[in-house]
Amino acid sequence: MLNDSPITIVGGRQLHGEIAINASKNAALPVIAAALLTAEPVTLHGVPRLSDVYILLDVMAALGTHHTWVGANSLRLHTPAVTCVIAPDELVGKMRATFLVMGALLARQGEAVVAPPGGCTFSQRPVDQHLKAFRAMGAEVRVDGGAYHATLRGSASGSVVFDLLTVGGTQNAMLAAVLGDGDVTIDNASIDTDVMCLADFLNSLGAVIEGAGTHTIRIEGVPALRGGDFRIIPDRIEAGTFLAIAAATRSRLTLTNVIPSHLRAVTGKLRDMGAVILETGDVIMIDARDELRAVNVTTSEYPAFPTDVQPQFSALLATVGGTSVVVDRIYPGRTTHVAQLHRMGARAELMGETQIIHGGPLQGTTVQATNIRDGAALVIAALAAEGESTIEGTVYLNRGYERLVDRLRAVGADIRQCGEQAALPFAVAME
Ligand SMILES: CC(=O)N[C@H]1[C@@H](OP(=O)(O)OP(=O)(O)OC[C@H]2O[C@@H](n3ccc(=O)[nH]c3=O)[C@H](O)[C@@H]2O)O[C@H](CO)[C@@H](O)[C@@H]1O
Ligand SMILES: C=C(OP(=O)(O)O)C(=O)O
Repeated sequence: MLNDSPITIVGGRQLHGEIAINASKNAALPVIAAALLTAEPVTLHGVPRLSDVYILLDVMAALGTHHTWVGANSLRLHTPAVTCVIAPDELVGKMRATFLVMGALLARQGEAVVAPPGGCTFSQRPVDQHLKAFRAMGAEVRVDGGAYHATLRGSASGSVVFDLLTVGGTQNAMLAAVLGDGDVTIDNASIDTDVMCLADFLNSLGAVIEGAGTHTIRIEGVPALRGGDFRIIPDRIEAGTFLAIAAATRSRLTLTNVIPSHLRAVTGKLRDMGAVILETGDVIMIDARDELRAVNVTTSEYPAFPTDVQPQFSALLATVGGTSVVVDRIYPGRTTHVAQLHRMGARAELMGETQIIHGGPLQGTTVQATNIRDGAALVIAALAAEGESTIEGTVYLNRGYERLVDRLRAVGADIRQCGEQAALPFAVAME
């Protein structure tokens, strides 16, 4: 369905024009999982056509959710009854966000069996905080046959205090807490945009969640959620990737369908580098045609610089004269792109897990993506490099970037893919 063939790019071309940013993958996935909570149909607008979305839909189909695409990016979900509380291991093992069905199943059925999730493996990614939250609100959790078995008698209630800021942990706790007649307080909650999006969705169905976007979230259980319509927020990570593309190719690009306040850490860093950024409403214009300066980047939890844009910025900084230091405090081991950038002539070293990047010209060659954002970093490096590059492992790009080849070509990139992007299925009825 999605084209996994290698992508070939002839670099060194300046780009120009407008790119419409898609809705956020990482905001859409928890909202899709949340559809397990209600027996009424929900229609989501702006759902990106990505492999992660398809995998989560497969997991939910096994649990009782019917889905229908009712437009290019509109998805109707209906879970009249949960028919199974065991998430299929082989699908859960494919990506991280599948673990979010655990909170929703616990809330709706009082029982869930979910294996440890898969996903990008650039660092240890435990789920201890998710399990701690379920236990703090009254669930029993045990490990059996390689999967977590959780049961909740009565309603979720109690106080959850996370040891660290976790986006998925906060979302899973919210999902587990919304139904019933108990109250749950979550302290040291993530204030990530994707947590706020999930709270907005749940509240639109009748949940009572206060404080999302602050470090204390209070949830008052309700007997049931209704159905409804909801639009997913724009993807700040996709926008950050296109901003890095504009800067690496020393181009002027206009991004539409963005929320500029979600991107302040990224646009601030680009301004520090010397790029001109103009923001009006839901539009960001970047002009990076003048000389850029090296900067240091340290990732941290939202609203700080996002880990999911770190590899892309490392690729950008590899094209900028001077020395930049890049540290990822969320996933210190998220450095798989460095060896591939080396193959393109980048003078980037790892001192422990700190990237020291001495920017300069890059040369095209064949490189291999091993995860979603190192793939994006390699596209950026290839667009900036002299000559032709081939990027293998595009299966990872299909996790996070819808119609990337077409959209880059539309702004002047010399980019092609064997077989090109297959036409997307439209209105595939599953109900
Ligand atoms: C599908 C999705 O939305 N994925 C995003 C989500 O992942 P995800 O929700 O998995 O990331 P978390 O915010 O939970 O992880 C933050 C940090 O906490 C640690 N941790 C997390 C949970 C836990 O139980 N124990 C624990 O130690 C993680 O290893 C990591 O170092 O947020 C990350 C951080 O912005 C992003 O990189 C991912 O793209
Ligand atoms: C790491 C990412 O996703 P996941 O958490 O699903 O692995 C990402 O979107 O960059």
